[in-house]
Amino acid sequence: EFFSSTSGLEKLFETEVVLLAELQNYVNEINQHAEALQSEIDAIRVEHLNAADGIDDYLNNPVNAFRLIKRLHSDWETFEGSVTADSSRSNYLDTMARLKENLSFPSQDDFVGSAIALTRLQQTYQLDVAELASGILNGVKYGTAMSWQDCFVLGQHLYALRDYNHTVPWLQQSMQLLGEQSYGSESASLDFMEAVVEYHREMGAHESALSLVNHVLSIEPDQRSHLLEARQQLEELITDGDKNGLLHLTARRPGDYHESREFRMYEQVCRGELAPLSSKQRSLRCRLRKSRLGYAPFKLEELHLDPLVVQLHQVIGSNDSESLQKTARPRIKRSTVYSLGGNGGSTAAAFRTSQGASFNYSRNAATKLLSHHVGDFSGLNMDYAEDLQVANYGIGGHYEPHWDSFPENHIYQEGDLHGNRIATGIYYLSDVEAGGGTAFPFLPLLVTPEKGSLLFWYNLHPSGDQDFRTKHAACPVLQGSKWIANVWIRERNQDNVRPCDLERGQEISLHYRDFD
Ligand SMILES: O=C(O)CCC(=O)C(=O)O
Ligand SMILES: [Fe+2]
Repeated sequence: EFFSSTSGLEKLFETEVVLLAELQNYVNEINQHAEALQSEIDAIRVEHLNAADGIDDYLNNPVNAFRLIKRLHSDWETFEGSVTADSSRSNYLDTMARLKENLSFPSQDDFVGSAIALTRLQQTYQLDVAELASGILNGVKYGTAMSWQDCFVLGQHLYALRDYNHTVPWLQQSMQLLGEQSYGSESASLDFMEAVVEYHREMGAHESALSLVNHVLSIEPDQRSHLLEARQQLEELITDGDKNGLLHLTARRPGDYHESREFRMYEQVCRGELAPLSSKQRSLRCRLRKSRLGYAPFKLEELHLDPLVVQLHQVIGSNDSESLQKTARPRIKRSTVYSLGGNGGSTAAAFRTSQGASFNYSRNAATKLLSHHVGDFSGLNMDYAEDLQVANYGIGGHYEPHWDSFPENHIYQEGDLHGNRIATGIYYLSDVEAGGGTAFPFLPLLVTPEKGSLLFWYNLHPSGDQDFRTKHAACPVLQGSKWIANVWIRERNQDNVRPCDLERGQEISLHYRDFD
């Protein structure tokens, strides 16, 4: 699987580089061959030019007569032979067959995943389709523009996925771009537009269908008069406020988490529209905290007080971040989550698209350092931490709101006696150009990834009960590649730092368990 991480996409890019070089090879070979044949043609043409003044005169010359006979007797066979012997085509096809076995190619899942990732970005960041298609993200031009065909294929794909709400704007965009092309008024293009009118009608996007019909009629009013009836029908449907069609059937999906108030809040936090009250922000402090292991003091910034969420800046150096990425790169695969039902199994899920790999902290100097710093700063016992988990998110990569702590009915794997996840540390191993923040919808807090910094919070109340306010998520990456390293520390033997409180703390946070 390639779409869910940037390093996966790099493999695909390499594939394209190789394919392009092969195709270029083939084109060079056929060009060479064509040039050789062209010079033969030119030579014979010169002869014919000489004959143009008078064929009889020309043929009366015995040398000319001999040369004509010789050409037809043997040269033409040579040309045929040369065409037959040209192996460039079969060489190319053979090479391609071989390459296909060894190179990385995207699967159908990649295709679907990348289309969904694009609409996720569109939805989360409320992006304008026209801007997105022209390569602009939040006002900044990053990519190359999409062609009308790109937009059409994406629209068609979303249709197949029954995401009709997103289908319509992409088909609209595609038709808009097609209309702007010089060949947009050619008959073939108009036929195509007529076909797209049918899509819109089926979905119940009557306005879009009507404007497309009007566009076609304005270019070929006489040839396309059969559309007049469709125009009238559409006009009537619009006047009647008709809400039939796939679009309206599926617009509301009651019970869908993505339609919930909580999810809307999460999206607002990702966009930066929802943030902590300024009265709360005023009491937040930055301070230096001494390292007990003799490292430089921690630059601690409070982001939230209750529950406590802090970000420590410049904890590890750029070289450490990069060496961790490098260690993980060959090992990462699609991240899984504990599957629902608590049977201890893990599955890949659409709500988490990233790739990850686990490492024992003893693996190398950099992984040891990560553990030391978290233990040093928090005072927590790192003997009961889970293995380090390094993850990479590609474009559109995200992780929907969740708790890191396990629910009360969680069944721990055999031999796992270390208790719940008392705290989470997230090392950001990269900056992210746009999007990709860590969002806490209930606080409501957005943390910007900053290379080398460490985000830390407690997932449990001192009583050991889950603190439901700590629900958090990874917002979709809009531009760039996001690398993190997750540190999960378990409850066992942490009493020195977090004495167990017998009073159940859950009352304050229970409200956030079933928020909607
Ligand atoms: O990537 C992030 O910002 C959050 C990741 C996360 O919450 C997790 O992996 O559990
Ligand atoms: Fe998490």
